[in-house]
Amino acid sequence: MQSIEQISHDEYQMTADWLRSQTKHRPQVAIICGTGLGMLADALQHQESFAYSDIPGFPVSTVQGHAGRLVFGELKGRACVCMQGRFHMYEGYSLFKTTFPVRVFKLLGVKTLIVTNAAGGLADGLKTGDIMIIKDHVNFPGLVGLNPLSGPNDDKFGPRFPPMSGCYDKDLRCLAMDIGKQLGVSGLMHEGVYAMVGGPNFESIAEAKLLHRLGVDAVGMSTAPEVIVATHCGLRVFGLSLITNKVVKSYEDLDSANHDSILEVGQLRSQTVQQLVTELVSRMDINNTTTNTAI
Ligand SMILES: O=P(O)(O)O[C@@H]1C[C@H](O)[C@@H](CO)O1
Ligand code: HPA
Repeated sequence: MQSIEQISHDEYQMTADWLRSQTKHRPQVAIICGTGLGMLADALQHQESFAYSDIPGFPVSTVQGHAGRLVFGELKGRACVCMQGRFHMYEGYSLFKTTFPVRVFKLLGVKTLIVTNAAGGLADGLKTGDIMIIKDHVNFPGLVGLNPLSGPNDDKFGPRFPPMSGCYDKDLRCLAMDIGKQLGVSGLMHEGVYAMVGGPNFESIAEAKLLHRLGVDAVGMSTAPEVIVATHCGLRVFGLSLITNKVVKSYEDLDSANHDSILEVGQLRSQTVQQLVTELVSRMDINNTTTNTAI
């Protein structure tokens, strides 16, 4: 079990208040950039950014490919905030810390969370460089009790037992597929199930075979806790995985995953992912219709 060093409501509020005092931006959409996808923030206009190390209460990024900056700005006139770098459990952070920004975004007035990640493809139809719209997830750490909602429930954010069925908004998933067609990249686009494992090692072949048999399409080391916390507090969620490598599932395959080539694939697809996210933000119904009105 993780130690329950929970974060109080006042601490989230303090960070949100500090950010409000530092910027005039009032974001409605928050975007978390996955490994190698930090360039998503480059598309923001009228930028104002803050190093995580300067933001009270924020953890700092320790992973190559995660710059560690919070960038406020606009995508086609829509107010956004972008995390150039996320926090992972394997960095030694508690799940409360890895998901800290999500509740701060809620307090800032954000309605929709867009999560992106680099992931290894398990499904036979997924190739390196493909984009998988996340339809659902398997939160492996959560299945053994490592959950960002463990400990006393903060009713101001949401209910004790939040449902996770439908946590990846269907309308946004459909919209993203349509946008993919219009951008001429529908050949790259799929929908599938993402599984979070703890990392930091990549999967053994036996683990890869197990995940594949269980129906997992892509595997990574993040995202699910952020989505759980976002869903708990009533944020609408959209998620995508950039398939940065094929997970090795055969003892005959001499290939192996490595962080540098994962970063390269992020670079290769940066423009496409940026266009997709920009169009999605500009065309989404900005008023989240979720009925959870916590906070
Ligand atoms: O932050 P994400 O989930 O995109 O990062 C993935 C998982 C590991 O942090 C890293 C491995 O290269 O990429
Ligand atoms: O193959 C992978 N496994 C786990 N996490 C990952 N993140 C990118 N690729 C992978």
